[in-house]
Amino acid sequence: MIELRRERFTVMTECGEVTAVLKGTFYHGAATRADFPCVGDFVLLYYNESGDSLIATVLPRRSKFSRADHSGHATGYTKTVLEQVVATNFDYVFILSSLNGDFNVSRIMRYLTQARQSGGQPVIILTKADLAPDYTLPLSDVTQSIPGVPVHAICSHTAMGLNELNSYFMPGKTIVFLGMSGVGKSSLLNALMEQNVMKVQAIREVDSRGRHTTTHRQLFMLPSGSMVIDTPGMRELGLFDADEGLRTSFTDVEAWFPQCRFTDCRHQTEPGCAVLTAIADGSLSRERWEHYLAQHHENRYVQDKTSYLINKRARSKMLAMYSKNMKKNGGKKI
Ligand SMILES: Nc1nc2c(ncn2[C@@H]2O[C@H](COP(=O)(O)OP(=O)(O)OP(=O)(O)O)[C@@H](O)[C@H]2O)c(=O)[nH]1
Ligand SMILES: [Zn+2]
Repeated sequence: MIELRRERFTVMTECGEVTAVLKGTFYHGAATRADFPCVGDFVLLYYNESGDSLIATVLPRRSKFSRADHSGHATGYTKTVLEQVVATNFDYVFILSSLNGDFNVSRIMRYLTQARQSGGQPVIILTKADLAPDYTLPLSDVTQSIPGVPVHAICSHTAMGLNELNSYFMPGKTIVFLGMSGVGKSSLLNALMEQNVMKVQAIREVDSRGRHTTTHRQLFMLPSGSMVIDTPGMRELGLFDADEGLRTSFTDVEAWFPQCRFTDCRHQTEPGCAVLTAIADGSLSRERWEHYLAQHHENRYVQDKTSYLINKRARSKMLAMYSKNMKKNGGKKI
């Protein structure tokens, strides 16, 4: 699945790109929105030479990112929030972080948690190396704080460090980019595409289809045979931006926390809780505290929804079942 626009899907097949629609059972069955195909999904489809193909099944996912869809709901009302899957079946999660003045290791760590929960393999990319007086300092800072995760410093403008990334962009591998707005996701993608633009054009001339326009694509096929998923949903995944927003706008509330007797105080019934004392003596308004709790709850909920631990055994069992059925039916029946 390489693109999704409302109810129409674009699928890359052996016969090239085809447009497809969903089989009725998706709408009438017990399928939830999370079961609907998403960019990155592998699907079984009934190929139609002369019109829309029909998507019959979405194959089990080996990794995914989701976001909570609050559309139509008042904030704070979380019971019916829908899970919206924004990207699936990626191998690597590139956590992009800029080496400019905004550099922050704890933010990288929080993205790392998110990446690990997705089922993808995290790789830390420090962007805009040209803006750091000495990028080796933050680089070793990250390497020491986060052992066991590869870290690369790059500059998309000069292509510095891009060669180091070749081992990820192998045929069949899919990469997603995670990072705050402005960190350089588009610039990296452009740099990766530009390196090979000539090749893309040459291929297209052979089958005389003209130039491949990639401007509105959601899954980019790089000539190396690897893929980059860049959906609008991926960009909205800045959940930790929300987390940081919470921190900055409630500094007056959080200022009380270090004064609690216990460092793990939950500010509910604990003795020596500075928050409860502050509310009792009026230094902190109850309303303000409840506002903080409401927002905090919301954020926690969103993070839980994003959690997705992949049960690899269940997946390979299902795949084995599929291929067994395929063989039994002469490779035809779905
Ligand atoms: N100096 C320097 N600037 C860079 C580099 N990469 C990106 N930038 C600049 O950073 C700004 C943001 O880059 P984008 O690639 O648009 O960032 P993005 O992560 O795609 O941003 P969103 O689309 O908002 O998510 C642009 O002005 C880029 O020119 C780099 O390696 N060095
Ligand atoms: Zn407390």
